[in-house]
Amino acid sequence: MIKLPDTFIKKYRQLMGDEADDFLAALQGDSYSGFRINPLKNGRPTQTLEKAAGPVPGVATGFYGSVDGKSLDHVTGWVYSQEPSAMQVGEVVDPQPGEKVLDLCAAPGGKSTHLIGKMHDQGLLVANEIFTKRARVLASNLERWGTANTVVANEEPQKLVPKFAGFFDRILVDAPCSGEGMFRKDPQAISYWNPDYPSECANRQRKILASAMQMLKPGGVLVYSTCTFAPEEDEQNMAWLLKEYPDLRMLPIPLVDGMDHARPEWADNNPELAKAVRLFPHHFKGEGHFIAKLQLSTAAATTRPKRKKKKRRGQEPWQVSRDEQQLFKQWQTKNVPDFAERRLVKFGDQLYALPDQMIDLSGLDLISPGLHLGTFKKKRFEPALAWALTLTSSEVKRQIELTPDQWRQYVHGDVVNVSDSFAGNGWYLLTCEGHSCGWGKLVNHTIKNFFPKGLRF
Ligand SMILES: C[S@@+](CC[C@H](N)C(=O)[O-])C[C@H]1O[C@@H](n2cnc3c(N)ncnc32)[C@H](O)[C@@H]1O
Repeated sequence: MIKLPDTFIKKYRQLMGDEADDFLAALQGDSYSGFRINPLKNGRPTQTLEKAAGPVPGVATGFYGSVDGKSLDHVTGWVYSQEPSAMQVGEVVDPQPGEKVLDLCAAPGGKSTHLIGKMHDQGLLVANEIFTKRARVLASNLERWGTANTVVANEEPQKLVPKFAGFFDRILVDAPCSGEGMFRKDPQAISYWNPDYPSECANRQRKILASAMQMLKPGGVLVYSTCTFAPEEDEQNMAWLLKEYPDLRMLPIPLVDGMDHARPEWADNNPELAKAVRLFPHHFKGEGHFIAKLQLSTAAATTRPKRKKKKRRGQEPWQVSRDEQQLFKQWQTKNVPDFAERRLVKFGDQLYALPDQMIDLSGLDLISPGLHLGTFKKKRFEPALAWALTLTSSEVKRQIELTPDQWRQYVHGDVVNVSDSFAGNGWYLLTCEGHSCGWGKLVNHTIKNFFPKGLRF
């Protein structure tokens, strides 16, 4: 059983009154894990879903249960492991296909994967993370999820503002917080906690919110969430936000089984605050969250984006040369014939397709500007895993279905032997149980392995 700090217990005894015993007992009980299935992917349901312990209320794609990190389901991005109360956030954001959405504090990607799934991968998702290492994990989780219309940025929130002033239809601020809702899942979180920590976090959250507000378009929706119970970071920050930005109003969030209204009396008694919701572990089978949804008035004045600098003459660093374009086109026509035309850009020797809703990305620190298509290698083009993970077998000319044993050889990095002759030598999309898993190059009866070395296990 975890040991909660005495000052924490005292604080919540005062705040929760009659409910305190149940709340504190739940915090010292077992944690719940869950996963979401990926609406962007085909493939047959496999073991993860068979072992699920029932649906998560309010989340059509959410289930209780755990994910094996070495399973086909995980490695092909068919499922994403996410604790059940965190899943409610994507549902509250409720982004629509075609919208421009920002996930400002996005790593490791639980909410981003949820958002782009709900958008049917149409529109634009900018998933941003301030810390580079975490931003790389975010990019790799999104790559597995199989999205073409996501940009992964690695910026401080304020640095995004000149590029995206008044731009987004929806913004999620899933703020760095004191993490009280993580105590029972990750007892180490307790060691960071002290009575002043929530106020310190609240100050940082206000700065992030101020940046977010500059990027929201009139009529746009802002969702703010934390995985902490601290009123300083939850109701009190929302009370601050409403005072600071009179053009913002709270939107009601329909209560899902086990959700509570937020507590205006823990802030300035503004009854509007009750429209936000709380997930307490003694009421909802999850770790705990606070979620608020707000809308900016359509009449609100917004900051204008800074004027673009004049274009430099000559070749842009991201430009794809004519020869490279031809090389790619040849490969694509032969292997993925119906690939829709998109603007192509190059990062070093890596080829990317920009999202449908093109934006000017110059000057931003990016981990990924869109869909990673592949690599130029001397006089040839080699397709990337990321691209394979967005495709279904009906979109490629040639496909080989691997047995589960062959798939294990493939992810281990081995050459896979096949007995059938298939449609001749060349590139094939490899699938297993109908899940796209990567590329292979057939040479006679063996599949040369192109599963990235860093991901093999
Ligand atoms: C609660 S986590 C986000 C979890 C993520 N949304 C998900 O669902 O997987 C908060 C994130 O904010 C990042 N962060 C920390 N300090 C920040 C700051 N000053 N501005 C923006 N993000 C920050 C953290 O690195 C962390 O990845």
